[in-house]
Amino acid sequence: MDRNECLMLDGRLRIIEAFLQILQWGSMEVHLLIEFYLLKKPFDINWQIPSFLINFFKRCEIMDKLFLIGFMGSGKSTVGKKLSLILNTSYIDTDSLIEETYQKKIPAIFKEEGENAFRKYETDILHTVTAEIVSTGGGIVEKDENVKWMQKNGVIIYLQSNFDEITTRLEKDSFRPLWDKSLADRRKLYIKRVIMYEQYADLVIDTTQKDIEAIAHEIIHEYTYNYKPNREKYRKEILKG
Ligand SMILES: Nc1ncnc2c1ncn2[C@@H]1O[C@H](COP(=O)(O)OP(=O)(O)OP(=O)(O)O)[C@@H](O)[C@H]1O
Ligand SMILES: O=C(O)C1=C[C@@H](O)[C@@H](O)[C@H](O)C1
Ligand SMILES: [Mg+2]
Repeated sequence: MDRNECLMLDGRLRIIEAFLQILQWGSMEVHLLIEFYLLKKPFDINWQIPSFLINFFKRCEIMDKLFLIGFMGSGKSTVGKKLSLILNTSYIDTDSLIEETYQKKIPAIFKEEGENAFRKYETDILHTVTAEIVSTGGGIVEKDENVKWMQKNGVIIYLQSNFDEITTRLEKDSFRPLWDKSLADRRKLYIKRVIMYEQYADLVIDTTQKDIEAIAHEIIHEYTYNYKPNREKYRKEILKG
């Protein structure tokens, strides 16, 4: 789709939205449509507007990449995988990709090369991801350039969990070098990180006492209803050609 075609469609979309608002019944239907699109379910309501909008979303690639951030054990990998199955979209976990690419387990990278080397790998890998759903490592927010990259390329979703629940979830874990510490150090890291996740999140999902499937559906719901796509961002991208 060329730039003019896209801008023209964007203009038409705005007019339709304004029209729907005047009628005061539009927002629900439009949201419904977006949710249907995200779920990639066939939908058989006989509407002209939805099919037109579906094409618009698809052709302008308006669905963002979803980056899951959060502390170790918040469920980024587990929920990310589930989300990609529900949405039938591509998925990648940056930690797994690091291990595959460098042919080394994360604890071994930390032990033999140090945390700085791991952080460099993490940044390099993040810049290569093409999947639509991305589970990141708990420390992805440690580097500004990672955050900027995620902000530019998608939506940042913070999976929130309290310290006690994380502790329960990771009770038997020995694969996370930064969790393999004293209680005081774990807490210190948690407090430091939580501030960063909150600061950078476009959406926050509380995962406490919720199962994986419920969390995945909540993400879809929040993204659909409570996240406003930054159309200006897309317009700029389109204008760049
Ligand atoms: N909502 C949940 N309820 C119960 N258990 C959970 C939940 N989310 C994750 N877990 C469990 O916690 C453990 C860690 O989850 P997961 O590996 O998805 O975390 P993560 O956020 O990817 O951590 P890391 O930052 O280290 O990659 C797993 O055993 C997983 O099954
Ligand atoms: O919180 C962190 O810094 C980390 C979390 C894991 O996902 C891994 O990326 C690694 O163990 C470091
Ligand atoms: Mg993970």
